[in-house]
Amino acid sequence: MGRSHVLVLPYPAQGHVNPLMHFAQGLANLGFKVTFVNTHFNHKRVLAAMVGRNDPTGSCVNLVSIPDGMGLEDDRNDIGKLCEAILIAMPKSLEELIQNINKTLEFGDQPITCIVSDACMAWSREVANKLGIRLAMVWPASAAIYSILANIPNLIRDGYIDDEGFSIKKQRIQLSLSIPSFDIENIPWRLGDSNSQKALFKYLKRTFEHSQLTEWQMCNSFYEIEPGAFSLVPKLLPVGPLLANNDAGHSGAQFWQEDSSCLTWLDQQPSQSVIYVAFGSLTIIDQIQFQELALGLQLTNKPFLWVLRPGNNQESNHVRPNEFHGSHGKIVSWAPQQKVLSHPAIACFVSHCGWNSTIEGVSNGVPFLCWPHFLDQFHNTNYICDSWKVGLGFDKDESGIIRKEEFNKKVELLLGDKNIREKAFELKQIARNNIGEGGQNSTNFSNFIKWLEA
Ligand SMILES: O=c1ccn([C@@H]2O[C@H](COP(=O)(O)OP(=O)(O)O[C@H]3O[C@H](CO)[C@@H](O)[C@H](O)[C@H]3O)[C@@H](O)[C@H]2O)c(=O)[nH]1
Repeated sequence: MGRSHVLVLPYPAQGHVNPLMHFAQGLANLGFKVTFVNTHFNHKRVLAAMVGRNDPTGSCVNLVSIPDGMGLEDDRNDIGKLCEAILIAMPKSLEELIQNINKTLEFGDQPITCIVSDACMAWSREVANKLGIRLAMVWPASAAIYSILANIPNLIRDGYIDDEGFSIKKQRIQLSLSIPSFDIENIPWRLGDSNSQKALFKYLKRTFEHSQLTEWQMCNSFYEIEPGAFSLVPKLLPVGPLLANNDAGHSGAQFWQEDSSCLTWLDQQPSQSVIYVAFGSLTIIDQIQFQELALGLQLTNKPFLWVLRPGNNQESNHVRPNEFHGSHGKIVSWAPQQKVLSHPAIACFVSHCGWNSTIEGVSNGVPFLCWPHFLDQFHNTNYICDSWKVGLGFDKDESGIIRKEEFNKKVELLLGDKNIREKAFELKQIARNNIGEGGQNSTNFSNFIKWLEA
């Protein structure tokens, strides 16, 4: 008889589907049967992005989907609306999915006996309880953010935020001396739109109450980069960095087709020469900022690789400056980011500092230029620039724009800074020590496997 059957449930966003898929692949590699549940909307995108690629994911992980409760035309980048829809539609669909799978087993199949849920989908605890199956959580962002969310009741009690999650007065919060303080304006549920922010806060508050009651709470991080945060939430166990772990190095869950031509292009660039620019899956920058960034890249006179997502992203909406054409760079709509970051031609990473990008950059020893937009990205920037000292931030002008001269100046400063490069290299070694046998993280993962099999 094979090992047991686990269902993995990510929150429906790229920055969640990726690490949960890496976790799922880790289980599948050990012989567990794994069913991975995307929303219908994302499932279609993942399958479309896999067409024509030799991606082994589908053969080792069973990819299935349930509805997310949004209409076909609804804007899934409206995080508040998406969270509201998820809570209405997904618990029932998840319950039915598990019941159906467990009812229609073929000879030799194992029933689903455990849900590994994204902590942002911790409402799944009610489903697990109802069906009498076990539950474990994976938190795909930093332990520091988890500790902030765990402290929501205290932040309300002490008058930092109101009970809808909005800051009451302008101030900095220091949860512990060992993690960076943060500006209350940059709380991790910060979004541009206040209705969405309110809905996200309500959603996170509710799901976190469930998450903290779960026996297994794991995190895509490692102890050495945030010891202070882990001491604030002792039940949270580091199992990161969660990186693509199949032989082909595929991420296995991409929403857009990777353009691998950039790897051949990188092969032709000198060592540590290329500026890599990518802002994850959600960020949109406006036309003025877009132009300044394009001109800033040109001003550096260095080769660059820039990810401009299709659809609602910069590429379709914005005009590139005329003189930009024929420049010394390459633009792709989606890159195989983990492979790009491990390429010797990369000199630095201009990043929005989503947690996956942060962990991937750190694990590859790449220095950062930090360009945070919302959510946890400001906190991650504090880690990168102030705690780990592996990157620099940008200064905005009085109209809130990062100008081309500032961009060029920071590229020069970063690339000329030997200390930052050395620190980035040290951090890479520490990250790598946490991959595979021997590290604390593999012990945590092994203990989790024992629990799964008990
Ligand atoms: O061209 C690209 C660009 C990105 N990626 C991958 O896409 C993921 C992006 O994740 P992340 O860097 O975390 O950014 P977001 O997609 O913006 O993630 C959301 O979710 C994260 C986890 O909760 C948060 O930390 C972020 O702030 C939030 O925006 C990473 O695994 C990247 O490797 C690619 O493969 N190719």
